[in-house]
Amino acid sequence: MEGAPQPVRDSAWRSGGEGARDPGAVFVSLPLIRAKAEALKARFAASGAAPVDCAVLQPAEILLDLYGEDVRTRAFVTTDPVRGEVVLRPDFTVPVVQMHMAEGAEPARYTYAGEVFRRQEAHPERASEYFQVGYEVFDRNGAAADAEVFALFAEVLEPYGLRPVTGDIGILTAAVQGLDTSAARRAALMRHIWRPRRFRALLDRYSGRAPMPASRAALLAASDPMAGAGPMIGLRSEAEIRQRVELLRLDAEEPTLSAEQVTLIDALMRVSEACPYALERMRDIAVDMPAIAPAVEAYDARCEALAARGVDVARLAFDAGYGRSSMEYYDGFVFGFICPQRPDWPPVATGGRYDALTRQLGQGREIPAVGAVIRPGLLVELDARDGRGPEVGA
Ligand SMILES: N[C@@H](Cc1c[nH]c[nH+]1)C(=O)O
Repeated sequence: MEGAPQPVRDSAWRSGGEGARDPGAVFVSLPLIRAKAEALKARFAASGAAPVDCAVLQPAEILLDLYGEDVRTRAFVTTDPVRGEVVLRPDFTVPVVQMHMAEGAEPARYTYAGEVFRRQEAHPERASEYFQVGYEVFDRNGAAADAEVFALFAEVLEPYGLRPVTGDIGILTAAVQGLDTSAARRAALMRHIWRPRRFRALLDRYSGRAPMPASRAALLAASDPMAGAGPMIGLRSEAEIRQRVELLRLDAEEPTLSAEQVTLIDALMRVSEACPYALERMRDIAVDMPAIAPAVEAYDARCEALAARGVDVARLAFDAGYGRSSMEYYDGFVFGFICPQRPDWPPVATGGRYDALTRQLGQGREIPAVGAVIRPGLLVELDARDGRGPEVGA
């Protein structure tokens, strides 16, 4: 067909596996991916975003902690003789926040395009180096900004037949903060929101559904936990170890979390339906769990803002568990666009709200912020599959 786009030949630079695994391979689709990335960036700039860029090598020490365990353990870290530990940027959001907090006027919108780097031990078939095009909004009107980002991505991605899914980390954290238990237990659950299985195990233990592990029970039963422990070979001093055992002892004396609270939090985690029904379910749960009520009302305001932007909220999926295995800086709205025909792919686009991150990097200042990225490499594959040209949604 004349003028039809060239199909992307099977190459090392492929989506899902956009990264080069075979060092001798030619990156046939790389120019297409770059062109797609630039077109998307131009589209975001036309929506009012200022184009920005950031260095590939970022300081590791302050930045890595902000991503959380998953990305931290997957980052490529290396050493610069002058700057110390540096990391190949695992994303743009953290450096963009840093830049904005240092010099940006508000409100502000930014766009960028470039490669990010993440090791893929668990998914060797996925790319460890791939392109992202992003859009970030720093604006005090939270619900409107959430809706703006989602609606823009929905519009740009419309030709691809992707399935959007939304979630809300703010509702989950409000539920944990509202639990009637010790601050230490709430903090442990907050840390493990990002690791659903460990979160589940903690809940089971705190509620007495699962027994204390035998090794811990034996440790706490001993009159002197250090007796017969052998020589000190680890990094922790004896005093530190004793302090930790004392904390475990205090924790063991905590009353169990009531079955009612566990049932409520379980019900909340299982909410997975179209937005209006999810709202009804969560309002019901909020009657017995008033701590989540403000977050649920914020969710409602966001649904209204989305509808005002023309999003078909009645059919938009909400899954309370969505986003629990992504960036740990998310603390509110989260969303992704998934390719239904490619369950083996990561989401084609992902994003979310990260208000607390601006506080952490703001040196006394903070501003609500939300943003998202698209993977142009995956769009190039879908263009080839569908025989579509490289142009970007209107
Ligand atoms: N930086 C995130 C995507 C994002 C942009 N803005 C907000 N979230 C990622 O790489 O997954």
